Amino acid sequence: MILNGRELSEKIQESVKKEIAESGLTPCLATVIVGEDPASQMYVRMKHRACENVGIKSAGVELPAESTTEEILKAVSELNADPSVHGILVQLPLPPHADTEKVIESVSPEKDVDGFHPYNLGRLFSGRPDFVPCTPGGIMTILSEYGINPEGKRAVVIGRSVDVGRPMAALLINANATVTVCHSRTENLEDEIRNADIVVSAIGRAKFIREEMIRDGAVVIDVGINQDGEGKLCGDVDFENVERKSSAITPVPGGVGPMTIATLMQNTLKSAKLHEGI
Ligand SMILES: Nc1nc(=O)c2c([nH]1)NC[C@@H]1CN(c3ccc(C(=O)N[C@@H](CCC(=O)O)C(=O)O)cc3)C=[N+]21
Repeated sequence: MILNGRELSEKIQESVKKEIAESGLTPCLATVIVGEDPASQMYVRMKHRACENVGIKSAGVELPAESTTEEILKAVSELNADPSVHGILVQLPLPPHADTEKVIESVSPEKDVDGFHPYNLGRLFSGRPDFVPCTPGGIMTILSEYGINPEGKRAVVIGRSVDVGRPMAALLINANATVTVCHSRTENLEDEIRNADIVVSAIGRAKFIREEMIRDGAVVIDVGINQDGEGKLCGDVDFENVERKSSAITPVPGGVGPMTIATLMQNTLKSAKLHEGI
């Protein structure tokens, strides 16, 4: 079974749109982008487009690549103080000279629709999440929508980043899975993957996951954003071959990516409701 993230994202955006129209709220998402990386610019454009589609106002702050950490902090603090802004998203990665942790920690936790602030990560880790990071949150939604319950299952998460691997592991623990987190120093990675009922791959290497690495009937979630030999967008998974052996699999494109955007819309609506006391 192919898990259609594009279709589900559209469905979720429709329901967010309906809820916004009925509530009379005007949620507002502010994005901050530093520099002119074309991939980052494309992602931010996609987020603004989704906002427009569901009835969320969006504001974009664009700072030059050479901005200092202090200048980025100042932009965030103005958005923190602006009562018309409900959600703040600082597009990552920041240029290497900027202090990313400091910037993330400066976003007001009540506006942190990315869920990257240590307060929100702590809430998630304690099993009482407020804002859940959008990519792992979107993955949990796709599992639940397709009736895949992680309870009691062996889940292997490959990658330990703060935006994907770590919150993914926390969400799967909260859903009563037995979770293993693998990374670049893992010994016998293939043995770990072969044991998994659910594999979430955020490695960043094209077609790394091959059919002989996964068990029959595994659920395979591909978070990878890579280019194949011909420069075409592809995931971490050798899709054609792994699909045959899996019971469910997300494609790239059309899988996890659109779910990230759908979850951002849900988080922004949630933030607007919190601010307006609804
Ligand atoms: N503060 C922050 N928050 C993020 O959520 C964040 C970020 N920084 N930095 C970069 C990553 C990446 N990300 C994606 C969102 C949508 C797609 C997506 O919709 N992809 C389409 C394909 C788009 C294409 O054609 O390239 C798909 O998979 O079908 C992918 C990747 C959000 N990120």
